[in-house]
Amino acid sequence: MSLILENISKKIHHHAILKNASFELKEGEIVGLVGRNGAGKTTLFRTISGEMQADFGRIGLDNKDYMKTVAVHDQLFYIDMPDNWLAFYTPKRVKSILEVAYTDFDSDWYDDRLKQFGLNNNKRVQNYSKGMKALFTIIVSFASRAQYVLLDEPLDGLDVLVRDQVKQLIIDRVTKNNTTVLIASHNLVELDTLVDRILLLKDGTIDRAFAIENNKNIKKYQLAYDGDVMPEFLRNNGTIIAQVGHIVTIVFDNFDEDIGIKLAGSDFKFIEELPISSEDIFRASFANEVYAWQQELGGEQ
Ligand SMILES: Nc1ncnc2c1ncn2[C@@H]1O[C@H](COP(=O)(O)OP(=O)(O)OP(=O)(O)O)[C@@H](O)[C@H]1O
Repeated sequence: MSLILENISKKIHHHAILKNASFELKEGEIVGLVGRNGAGKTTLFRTISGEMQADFGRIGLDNKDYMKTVAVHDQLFYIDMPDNWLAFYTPKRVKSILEVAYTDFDSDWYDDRLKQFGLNNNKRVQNYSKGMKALFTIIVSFASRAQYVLLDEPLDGLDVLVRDQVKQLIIDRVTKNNTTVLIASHNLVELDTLVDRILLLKDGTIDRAFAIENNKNIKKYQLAYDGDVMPEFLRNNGTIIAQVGHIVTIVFDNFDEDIGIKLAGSDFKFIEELPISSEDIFRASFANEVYAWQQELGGEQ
């Protein structure tokens, strides 16, 4: 059982937003989707869900062509909040509509979660606060009992305590129902605590897929260099995350023996390896942009 995207391409107003985006989601996985603002994450979600039509490519859901097989449409859930028709209704009405479309809709679980999070069943969703809308989106998504749930910035607008409960709720649904969840988010720190792996959308395509624990060739160091000038090989091989005087925090995207030997040389007063995070990998994936800004800022001083 899997959701497979093959070479999904989409132009909007003649601009290529998605270019041969391909990946596979397996049963029971929680996967993050990250990318810069405007990279095309929401467009990808809209295209997967059929809200937008791909110009090219195929979406396979459990060996069936998702676009052409209406019978499997209740296996995937995505709502584009707040621009979604659901927002015009009360949760009570939403339930009565979705019970028809999603044959396994879990009404009891839905009612219990609305009560748990204090969401008014008789108030239109559009009149909820931003955080309440986000909560409602998560509750309705999992109540659908769809195998594949797509969540766009699900933790956006939630306070810390609610965020913890929501993360627990997502993990609970995946554990109990083996649901597959794809989460688009800019909050990489939160993603690191939730997902099995992360897909990076860059230049319209899935540029890389990574899991924090399987990244032997990505390393992060804090070091202090001797002498007045930063050794050139640092800039040439790594992304400088922070610099205070001669103390540098750097991520090497393709760490190898050569870099290791140079770091062990006498150019440095101290050197310490630090744990890597998705934010580090994200920055390293945009090393050129990071360097260009640093140059620009340096020029302004
Ligand atoms: N309906 C539309 N009409 C015109 N351009 C659009 C439309 N929808 C998306 N775009 C463009 O497609 C690109 C990708 O937008 P999208 O919302 O998918 O990015 P995103 O990765 O979700 O961004 P963000 O992280 O900022 O939410 C942007 O340049 C956006 O302006």
